Amino acid sequence: MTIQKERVGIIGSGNWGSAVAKIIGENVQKHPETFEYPVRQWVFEEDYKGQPLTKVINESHENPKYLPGIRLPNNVQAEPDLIKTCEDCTMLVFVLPHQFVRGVCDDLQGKVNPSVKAISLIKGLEIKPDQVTLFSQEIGRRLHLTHPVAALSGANIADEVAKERFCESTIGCTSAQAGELFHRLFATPYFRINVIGDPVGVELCGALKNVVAVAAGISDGLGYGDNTKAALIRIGLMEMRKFAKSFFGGVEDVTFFESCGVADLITTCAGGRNRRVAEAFAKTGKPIDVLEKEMLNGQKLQGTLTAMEVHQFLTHHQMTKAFPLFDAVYRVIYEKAPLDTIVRNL
Ligand SMILES: NC(=O)C1=CN([C@@H]2O[C@H](COP(=O)(O)OP(=O)(O)OC[C@H]3O[C@@H](n4cnc5c(N)ncnc54)[C@H](O)[C@@H]3O)[C@@H](O)[C@H]2O)C=CC1
Ligand SMILES: O=C(CO)COP(=O)(O)O
Repeated sequence: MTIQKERVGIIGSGNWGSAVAKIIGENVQKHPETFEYPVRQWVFEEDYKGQPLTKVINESHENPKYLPGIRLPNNVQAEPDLIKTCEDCTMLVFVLPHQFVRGVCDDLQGKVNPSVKAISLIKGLEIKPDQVTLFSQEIGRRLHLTHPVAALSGANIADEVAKERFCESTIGCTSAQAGELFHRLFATPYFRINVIGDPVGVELCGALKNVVAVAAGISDGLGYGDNTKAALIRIGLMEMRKFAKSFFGGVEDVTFFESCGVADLITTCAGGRNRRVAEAFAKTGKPIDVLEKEMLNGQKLQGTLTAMEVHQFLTHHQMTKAFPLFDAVYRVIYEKAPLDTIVRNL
């Protein structure tokens, strides 16, 4: 009897997408009994110094735009065609800035094998004013997948992970079998994974901590110091938990003690892009989109957009007052409220 090996596709190739491609490429080589050797990675094609980025990646085995200085394994193949990337895949890893997921799902409709095992590394939420959905659920629904989509999230600043500095991450997955397979795909001695049965909690933590990171950055920009930042982290954690409990069933308190919870809050409020750009916003008063372009070289912020989306949703449900930190971040970024609003109404 021949056992069918897993063919893995990665959708996304930014800063985290590239760091994760390194891990996946290496683990696929380490487990030839489980995975097929080539790993296709969809790259949103762009010009890099006069050449297509996919060509540069495939020739140099490096993504010099989004993860410079890190060698990608030879089996990772950059592919500009989204549909071709997913062709014949039995496992798909979604790792995109959340603002692009809708477009990608539109393009993939009817083109993905419904029995594919998928996992979302996206930190964001799909919000319509009256409704909040997880991207794992949205991907599963839009692509008619038969298995629930898992989630991976943790205290994982991409550049540090790519340099193999020890950290932890959390996979939320309701199937023990799929959890084992995803563990095999992602775990390394420097990227330690805990698989838990609360995918909803894992994903919510990853999305909402970005709003708290914006508050931390504003606080840094004002020079408020470490005590204030610790207070914002604690209050932010409580609002994340309240949001999860108010709008989703079954989220477990212990999830907030995993890497995806408190650990990610700490790292993101210390070293993340949302924090950094929010600090610059507080110091310069320049618009966020201008700072994003100036400071991130094509990488994308998630926290400011999530703050707006969460605000729309909370406004619809007349619950902004129950989330004073989330509300303050929205008002400072989008309504020109004074910067110290982030501590004034807590
Ligand atoms: N960078 C990090 O340290 C970490 C990021 N994450 C999360 O992973 C997700 C992906 O983040 P990154 O890989 O860092 O992305 P990124 O922030 O580096 O974003 C750039 C990516 O967006 C792509 N892009 C630009 N325009 C596009 C379009 N119209 N359609 C599709 N793609 C387009 C670019 O080609 C590039 O691959 C986000 O939700 C982020 O919060 C999670 C953990 C760590
Ligand atoms: O999610 C992250 C670390 O776990 C990265 O956060 P930023 O997007 O703010 O850099």
